[in-house]
Amino acid sequence: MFVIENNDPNLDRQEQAMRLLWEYIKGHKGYYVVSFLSILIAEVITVQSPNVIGRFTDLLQAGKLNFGVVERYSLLLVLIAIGYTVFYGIGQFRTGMMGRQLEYLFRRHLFLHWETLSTTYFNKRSIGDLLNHAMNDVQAVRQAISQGLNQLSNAIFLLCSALFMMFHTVTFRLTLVSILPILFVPLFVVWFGPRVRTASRRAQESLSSMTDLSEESFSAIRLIKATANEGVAVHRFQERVDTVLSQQLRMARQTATFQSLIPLMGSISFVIALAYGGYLTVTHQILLGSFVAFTLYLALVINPLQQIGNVINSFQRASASLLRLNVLLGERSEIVDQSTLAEPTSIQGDIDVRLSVFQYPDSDTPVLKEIAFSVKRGETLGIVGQTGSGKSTLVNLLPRIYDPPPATVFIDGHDVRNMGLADLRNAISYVPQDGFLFSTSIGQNIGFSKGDATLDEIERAAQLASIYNEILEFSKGFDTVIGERGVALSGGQKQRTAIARAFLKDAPILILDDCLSAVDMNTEKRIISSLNEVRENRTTIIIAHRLSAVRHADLIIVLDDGVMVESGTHDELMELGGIYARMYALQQHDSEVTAN
Ligand SMILES: Nc1ncnc2c1ncn2[C@@H]1O[C@H](COP(=O)(O)OP(=O)(O)OP(=O)(O)O)[C@@H](O)[C@H]1O
Repeated sequence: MFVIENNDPNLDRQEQAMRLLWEYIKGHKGYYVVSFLSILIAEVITVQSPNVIGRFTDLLQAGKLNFGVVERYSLLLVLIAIGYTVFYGIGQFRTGMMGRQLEYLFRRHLFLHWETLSTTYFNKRSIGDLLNHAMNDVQAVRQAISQGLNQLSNAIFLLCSALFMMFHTVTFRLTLVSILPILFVPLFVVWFGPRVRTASRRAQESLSSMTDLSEESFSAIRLIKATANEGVAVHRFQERVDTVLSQQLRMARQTATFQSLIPLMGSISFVIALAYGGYLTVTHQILLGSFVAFTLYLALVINPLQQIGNVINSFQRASASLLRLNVLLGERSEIVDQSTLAEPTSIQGDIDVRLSVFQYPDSDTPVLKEIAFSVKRGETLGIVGQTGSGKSTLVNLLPRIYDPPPATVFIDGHDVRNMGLADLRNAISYVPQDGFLFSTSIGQNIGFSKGDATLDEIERAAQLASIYNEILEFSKGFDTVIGERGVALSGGQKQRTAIARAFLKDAPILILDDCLSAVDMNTEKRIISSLNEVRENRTTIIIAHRLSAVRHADLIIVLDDGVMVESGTHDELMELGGIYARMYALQQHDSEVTAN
C-alpha cells in the first residue's frame, strides 16, 4: 500500500499536504498516463462524428444517398460511439480509483498525525473541525484530483481536437472569428478564482463549526433532555446552520456567475458562426457539409468550456482545502522525544518528584507548588485533597501528558523528559477519571491495553476488578457490545471495566485517578485487596476522595490548592491532626450516619 510517513522534522511544516499529494501523483505516474491516453483516444474518436455527418450532408445535397451509404455512415457512427465509451470508461475508472486511493491516504495520514499530537492540542481544537478536515476537505481534494483532472484532460483534449478539426474542415477565417469570445475565458478565471477560493474556505469553516456543535449536542443529549433544554440546543444549531447556508449561498453565487459566463461566451461564438458561416455557405464559399460539421464542432467546444469552468471551481475549492490541511498537518506536538534519550532499560517503577512549581502551557497561574516525595517499586502512594487541588495534574506529569519542568519528575532516577515517550508510557497503566470506553464489546474494551491478550487474561483482569460476575450475567458475556461510551453500563461498571483494562496491561506503574468513586464500599474493598495481590511488582498511585481507598497506602500526600501540605502514612497523618485527620473524621461520621 502507499504509505508516506509524516515525520521528517526538516520539511517545511506548511507544505505537508502538498507534499503528500505530490508524492502520490509521482508514485502513480503510470496510472495517470494510462488515464490521460485513454481520454485522449476517446476524444480523438468522438471528434470524428461531426466530420462524418458533414460528409453525409454533402452526399445528401449532391443526391448521392442510397441504402448502402446510409448503412455505412450509421455503422461508422456506432463504431465511434463504442470506441468513445470504451476508452472514456477506462480513463474515468482510472482517475476515479486514484481519487479514492488519495482520499484513503489523506485520511490515514491525518489520523496518524493526530495520534502524535499532545493533549494540549486537542484541548484547543474542536472535534467537529477536525472531522470536517477529515471528511469535507479531503473530499474536495479528491474531487479535484480525480473528477477534476479527468474533466480537465477531457475538456482540453476535446477542445484541441475540435479546434484542430474546425481549422481542418472549414476556412481559417471562420474558425478564428468564431472562437474570439472564448479568448475572454482566462480573464474570468483570474477574476473569479480567488473569490471562489475565499468563499469555499469560509463555507468549510462554517461547516466545521456546525459539525462541532452537532458533536457536542449529541454527546450532551441526555443532559439536554433531562433539563428540557431542547429549545436552546435547536436554537444554537439553527444559528450555525443559517451561517452555513449563507456562506454556501455566497459560494454558489460566485460559482454560478462564473460558470454561466463561460457558456455565454460559447453561445456568442455560436451566433457568430451561424451568421458568418451562413453567409459563406450561401455565397458558396464553403460547402453545406462543412458548415454543418463546423456548427457541430462548435457545439462540441461549448461543452468542454463549461467543464473547464467546473474544474477551475473545483480546483479553487481544493486549493482552499489543501491550505487548511497544510495548516493541520503542519502542527507539531510540543511533547516529543529529546534528541539525547536515556538508555532504554526495563522500568522498575521507583518514582521521585521534586517539583517547585508547575503551570499549564497556556496559563500564567501555577497549579502545583512545593511537591516532593518518593515511592519505591511495590509501594502504594495515595493522593488526596479537595477538588481542583491538582491531584490529576500531578499524575499527568508522569506519562508526560503535560511536560513537567526539567529535572523535577524522575522514574528509576531518570528525568521523565529524557525518557523515550513510548517506553515511558508503556510502563504506565493509567485509569483516568472518566475511564473512557469504546463502542465495542466489553472483552475488547478490556483487551485494548494489550493487543495480544488471551481470553483467560481478560477474564482474570475482570476478576481482579470485581466485574467478572456481572459481565457473565449479560447474555453475551464478554462479547456484549456496549453503547457509545458504554451507555448500557452503570457508572460503577464502567469504572471497573476501565480498571480491568489497566490491570491487564500489567505495567510497573499503575495510576488510578479517582476511579473508585462510583463503586460501593464493599466493591472498593474487593478491588483494593486485588490491588494488594498484584502490587508486589508495581508502584501504585491511587487518587481518591474517599479516604478508605488510600488508608492502607505506604505514603499518603495531601494537596491543598496545589501545595503538598501533609504527607505520611494513615496513622502518621491521623496523629498529625491536620487536614487529612479532619477529612477522615468527617467521612467516618458521614458513613456512621448513613449506616444508622
Ligand atoms: N488543561 C488545563 N489547562 C489549564 N488549567 C487546567 C487544565 N486542567 C486543569 N487545570 C486547572 O488545574 C487545577 C487543578 O486541576 P486538577 O484536575 O488537577 O484537580 P484535581 O485535584 O484532580 O480535581 P478533582 O478532584 O476535581 O478531579 C484546576 O484549577 C483546573 O482548573
